[in-house]
Amino acid sequence: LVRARFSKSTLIDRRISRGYVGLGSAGLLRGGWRELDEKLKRFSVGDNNRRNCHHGGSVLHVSANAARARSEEEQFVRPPLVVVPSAEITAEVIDGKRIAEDVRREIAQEVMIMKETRGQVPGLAVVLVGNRVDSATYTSGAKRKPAQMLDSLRMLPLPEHMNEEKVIGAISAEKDVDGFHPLNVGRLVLQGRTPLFVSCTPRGCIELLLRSGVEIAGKHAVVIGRSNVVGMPAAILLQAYNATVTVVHSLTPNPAEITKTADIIIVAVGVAQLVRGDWIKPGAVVVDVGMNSLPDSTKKKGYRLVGDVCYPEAAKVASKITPVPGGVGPMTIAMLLQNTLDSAKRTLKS
Ligand SMILES: NC(=O)C1=CN([C@@H]2O[C@H](COP(=O)(O)OP(=O)(O)OC[C@H]3O[C@@H](n4cnc5c(N)ncnc54)[C@H](OP(=O)(O)O)[C@@H]3O)[C@@H](O)[C@H]2O)C=CC1
Ligand SMILES: Nc1nc(=O)c2c([nH]1)NC[C@@H]1CN(c3ccc(C(=O)N[C@@H](CCC(=O)O)C(=O)O)cc3)C=[N+]21
Repeated sequence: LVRARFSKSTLIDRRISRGYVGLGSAGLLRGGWRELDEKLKRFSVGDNNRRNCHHGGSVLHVSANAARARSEEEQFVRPPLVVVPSAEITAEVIDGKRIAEDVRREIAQEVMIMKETRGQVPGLAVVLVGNRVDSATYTSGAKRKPAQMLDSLRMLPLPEHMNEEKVIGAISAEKDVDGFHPLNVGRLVLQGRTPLFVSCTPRGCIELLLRSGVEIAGKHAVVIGRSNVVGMPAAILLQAYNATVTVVHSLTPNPAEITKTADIIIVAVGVAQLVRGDWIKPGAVVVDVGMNSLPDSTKKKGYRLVGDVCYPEAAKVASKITPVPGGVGPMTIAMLLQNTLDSAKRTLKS
């Protein structure tokens, strides 16, 4: 294990069996710490072959058993890299809250420009039926006052007396910021067509992967869950990014045998801590969509949120993992805002 710490908030872990780790060139430093941090996430790993560290820079030697690491060269990066030898593998946390903040900042910038140049801002109408806690969380997270009836979403699942198909169909595909309308789902599934909107949660999962430097193309991705709102569109999207995709559902025998072959796992099941450490291939990337509340008397609210992944176990095996809370949830809200902005831009253009 190589652990690089640059500041209080930045901790980068890599698990490699042997070889060298190259830490960029002086050129990488130009963009400041944030950029260096990004580049480091993609540092090259060579097999005892120094030429793999293209531009020189800091080189760390990692022993064959991966438990001992030592610095071989003076580092030019400041603050200095600290290498902590550790027998326990700790995955890099994909900080959905921080990434969502980045996205929201980008959106705010665009909205400001839209306001200045066109005198208009995007608006979102929410139809909330019933009193589900997760729907209320989602709605308040979006925190958008409907300035105009530009776009809309209806919270799902609906109470039983309501027909989901009719409710979804009642909103035009052009305003369907949830990406649930059959026209948008159809366009997502068909090659060569582009949906007007992609469902927020799966889009958030992909965005988390992309913004964390995870390569999707050519990788084996396993999606657990096949619901219309998360699992199915997530699997389709991963395919669109050229992953080889396997879908696991409630009737799949031996799910762990399948997930153990995955480079990327997206879990959207709704069963607390279903995915255990031994379901995961060492070094795999784990995205946990699940949002389950477990009774917890030590918490003010009387419960705590956990995902569909047994986080403490998974974090010892995976190379990157999203936490719950603070992972996919905030990204879902950010993607809702992104879809709303995209829609407003489209409306203003036409
Ligand atoms: N973070 C966020 O933004 C969001 C989080 N969520 C959370 O994600 C989770 C999934 O949500 P959603 O997709 O709507 O749930 P659904 O209940 O609609 O779908 C669950 C899926 O998981 C499958 N499944 C159930 N049990 C198992 C099992 N033991 N092994 C393998 N597969 C199983 C089901 O299979 P089958 O099809 O065979 O029944 C189904 O396809 C929930 O915890 C939900 O709260 C949901 C939306 C947004
Ligand atoms: N039409 C529709 N579209 C949805 O996308 C939709 C929906 N209906 N109904 C409800 C579910 C659930 N959902 C959440 C999204 C973000 C958080 C979220 O931000 N969670 C925080 C935790 C907040 C807390 O601590 O309570 C986090 O994960 O960090 C939660 C739940 C979207 N859903």
